[in-house]
Amino acid sequence: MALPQKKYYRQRAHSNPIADHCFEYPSHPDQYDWSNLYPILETDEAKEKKVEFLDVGCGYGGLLVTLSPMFPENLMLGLEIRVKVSDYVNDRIQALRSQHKDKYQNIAVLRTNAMKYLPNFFHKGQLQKLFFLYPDPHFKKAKHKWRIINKWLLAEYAYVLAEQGIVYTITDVKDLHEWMVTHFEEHPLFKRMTDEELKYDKIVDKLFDSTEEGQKVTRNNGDKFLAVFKRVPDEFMENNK
Ligand SMILES: C[S@@+](CC[C@H](N)C(=O)[O-])C[C@H]1O[C@@H](n2cnc3c(N)ncnc32)[C@H](O)[C@@H]1O
Repeated sequence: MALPQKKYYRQRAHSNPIADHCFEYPSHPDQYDWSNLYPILETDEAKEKKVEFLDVGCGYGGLLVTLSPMFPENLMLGLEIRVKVSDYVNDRIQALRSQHKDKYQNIAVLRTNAMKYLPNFFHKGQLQKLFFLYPDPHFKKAKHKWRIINKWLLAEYAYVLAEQGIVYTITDVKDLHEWMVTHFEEHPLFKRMTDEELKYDKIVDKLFDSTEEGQKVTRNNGDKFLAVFKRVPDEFMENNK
């Protein structure tokens, strides 16, 4: 099977995340048939596995494809709201699986609205890593409520993340970077990680150029602002602020 070509999967840049699209979603994470996305879940060795890495707004899937061989034991999922873009990622993964025997079994994409249905898909504390790479900036003040980082959604991200789980953010838009940092720092369940703490994290390097948007920013000589946060254990919440 050949790799898909992006030119056949183009779609408008923005999809309104507040509008009511018709998405199917389970009423509980256990009611979703995850083996459709990850056929390895039908094997005895893997049947207990759950998604641990989540790429929110995964676009064309570059991060998943990069991380897949680095963390072959972890299931990773991309969430993408745009239908053609999620179709592209799915076709890309199927082609990679067909070209590389036993590889890329740990990545998949789901078309959904990440701003609405996270607790339907994930248990409390299930995720180890959450990625927001080059999220839509929604520059106008009236559209700030569309931003994927806001104080209401941070409570949901804290819910699905494991204690000590990590949130990675990167953007080329300084104002959005400052917005994300302010929101995470004001939230009692998140703490920004220092450069020293990130020195040995092999994922950090991959955040700059693995994704299609990151590569576009590089081509345009844009800036890149990184901020990484740790999910504070519930019992330390009081001491955090
Ligand atoms: C600027 S692109 C960045 C894509 C990718 N992370 C990258 O770095 O190439 C933002 C992506 O987030 C998706 N997106 C926006 N809001 C979303 C939502 N509520 N749920 C799922 N995906 C969303 C968009 O469709 C778009 O593909």
